[in-house]
Amino acid sequence: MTAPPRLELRHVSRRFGGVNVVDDVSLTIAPGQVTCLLGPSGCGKSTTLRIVAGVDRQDSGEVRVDGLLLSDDTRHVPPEERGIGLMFQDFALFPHLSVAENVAFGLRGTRARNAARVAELLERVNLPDFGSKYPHQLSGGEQQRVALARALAPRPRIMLMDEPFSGLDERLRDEIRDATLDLLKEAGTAVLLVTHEPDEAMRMADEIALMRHGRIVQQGAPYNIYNNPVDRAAAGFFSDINVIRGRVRGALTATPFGDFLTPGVPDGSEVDIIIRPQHLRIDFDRAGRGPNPTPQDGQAARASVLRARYMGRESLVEFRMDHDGSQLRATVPGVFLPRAGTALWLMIRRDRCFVFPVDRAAAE
Ligand SMILES: Nc1ncnc2c1ncn2[C@@H]1O[C@H](COP(=O)(O)OP(=O)(O)OP(=O)(O)O)[C@@H](O)[C@H]1O
Repeated sequence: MTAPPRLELRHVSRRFGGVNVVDDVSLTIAPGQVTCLLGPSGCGKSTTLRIVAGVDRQDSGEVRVDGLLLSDDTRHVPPEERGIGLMFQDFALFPHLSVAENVAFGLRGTRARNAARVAELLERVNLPDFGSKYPHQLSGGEQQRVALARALAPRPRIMLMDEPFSGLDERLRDEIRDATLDLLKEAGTAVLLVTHEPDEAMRMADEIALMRHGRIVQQGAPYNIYNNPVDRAAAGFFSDINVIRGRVRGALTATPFGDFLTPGVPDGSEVDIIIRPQHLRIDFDRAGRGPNPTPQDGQAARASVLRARYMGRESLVEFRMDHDGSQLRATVPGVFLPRAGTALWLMIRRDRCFVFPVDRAAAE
């Protein structure tokens, strides 16, 4: 028999004022796995986390750890008996305790054993000589690392993290994020991390659960979620997108780039063909002619540059399509700043396009 997942949520729902803030959420996390709940503000991420921590109660559904029931609509193991580590943005260290005392706070062993564990963890978060300092003597990043050491000290089987790095500047954030991930993986801790930043989820997660209006709308490895989004909103959550809208005629949709095969969509209905700006290719105008069509890119389309902006690592070029006046954006690595009005040719990587029927109800 295979071992049960470390953490399992089964059909968990929570209502506030008649609204399903968490709506039938199910997920499993294996030891050493990091799952990110990702979604816009108010979609129910923190409420899900609070239910797992035991500081809130679901109206229905189950939370299990290693197969054992922690809570359902009648049973509720209190938070302090769940063996779950917490690391939240407002991680507040105890100001009257030294760094070492903060880290030792949740430990139950002998004094000598605890001291060894505290020393080991402070070493791991790169603060070996900080044990006797007090929180007010530390920078924000140092405090955060102490909080991490404190959360990890009792070797929790599960760690819940709610936007844990959002108070830090970017460079420090990357550093602490990587150190945290190493430590959690090493300890085999199952992690449920809440974030509204796609970059953070892509960087941290083994699996992303994309949430909207209390529901998980898509779940999978970052690569799959990014490259195979379930709908237009899921595609747009991860990057800027271009949307080419067309109407289906005989399983084909006409675009500035020629006809697209759009099978399975009823004749006469509208579709959105979505392409990320980095998957547009640019070619030069050869006296009014563009590059030859290729099986991968299809037909090229002529466009004029509206504006081009240097973004550091890449340049963003906005175009107006000759075909129908629609506007598209392309990003190209490095410096490429054509003047407004320049005629260029665009091609789209057809294998990188996503086609979705237009959902009028969702669009309004
Ligand atoms: N105790 C509560 N009473 C009433 N409504 C609540 C309560 N807690 C949360 N909500 C509502 O539930 C919804 C989801 O809140 P939640 O904090 O889970 O969202 P979130 O996805 O974590 O958002 P954010 O990223 O902004 O923290 C929100 O509309 C919020 O106002």
